[in-house]
Amino acid sequence: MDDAALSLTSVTKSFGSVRAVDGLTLTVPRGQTVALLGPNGAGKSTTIAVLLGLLPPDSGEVTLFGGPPEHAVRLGRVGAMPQVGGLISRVTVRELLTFVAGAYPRPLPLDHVLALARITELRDRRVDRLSGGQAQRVRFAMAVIGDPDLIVLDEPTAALDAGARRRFWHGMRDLADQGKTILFSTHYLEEADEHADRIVVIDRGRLVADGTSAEIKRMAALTTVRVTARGDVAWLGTLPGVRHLEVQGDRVHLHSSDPDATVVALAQAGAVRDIEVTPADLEDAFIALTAKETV
Ligand SMILES: Nc1ncnc2c1ncn2[C@@H]1O[C@H](COP(=O)(O)OP(=O)(O)OP(=O)(O)O)[C@@H](O)[C@H]1O
Repeated sequence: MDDAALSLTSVTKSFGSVRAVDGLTLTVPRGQTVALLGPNGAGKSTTIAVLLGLLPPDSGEVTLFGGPPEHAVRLGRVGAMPQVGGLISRVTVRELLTFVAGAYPRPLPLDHVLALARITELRDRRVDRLSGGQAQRVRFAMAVIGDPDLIVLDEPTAALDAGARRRFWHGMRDLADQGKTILFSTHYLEEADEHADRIVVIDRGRLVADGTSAEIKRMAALTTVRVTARGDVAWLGTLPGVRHLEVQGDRVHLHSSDPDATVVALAQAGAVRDIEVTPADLEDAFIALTAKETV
């Protein structure tokens, strides 16, 4: 019907007085890899549960491939990896994956999925004897064994060490290259920076930024301008573009949304030395975006 793999329109979901998702609208075209970023409690897991049809929204509309989520799930077009749980104990990895594969119309061969998730050597291990990182890889295998068009991963690398994380993203790149749509939540900003085509930042259930990594950095635009200044430096905080400042000895760090204007104003003031400009990174942008309403 349309090219969207998933679409949320004005979705709201509350738990008692907590509004976990607050009027969220988001469309992801097919083939895109999207990172969902947000601080703890921002509403990422709830958003994922709503879009998978696991939780009904209080209001708003959710569609996957143009239809209700349940429909896409029933057709085997969606694979999901929850943050925790999802593993039946007392069975082996092979038994579990064979069981899950049976729920899909066209599952991938077991050996292929074991290799993709790098759990071939664990195939005869009981699921309740796995380490946290191994269980995480088995959950990933469960998400992809049905060869779904849309893969939704809630903090997929949370329990993985650095090497396992790198291998995980290598496998994900193959899936993205095959045209799969991927939505993942993460707290690792460098993963979003490196592996997502698009980053969606949510805070308190609301969308606060949506764009490429470069766009988000520009949007939050907290370039740091450092200068040497002595005495009363409060006036520096009133210069064009300056959002806030930190004083470290005789160095003043000006966090600016318009570094050009800040630097020109500094030059005109003529009372400062050793100007140094450092572009914002994604972490700066993330902190600025998600801290904005509390300052
Ligand atoms: N089942 C529930 N009952 C009550 N409150 C809930 C429930 N699930 C989530 N919440 C609340 O909704 C808000 C959003 O939670 P959610 O788990 O979606 O955030 P998150 O962005 O995934 O957080 P984290 O990064 O910590 O995993 C939080 O305030 C949380 O306490």
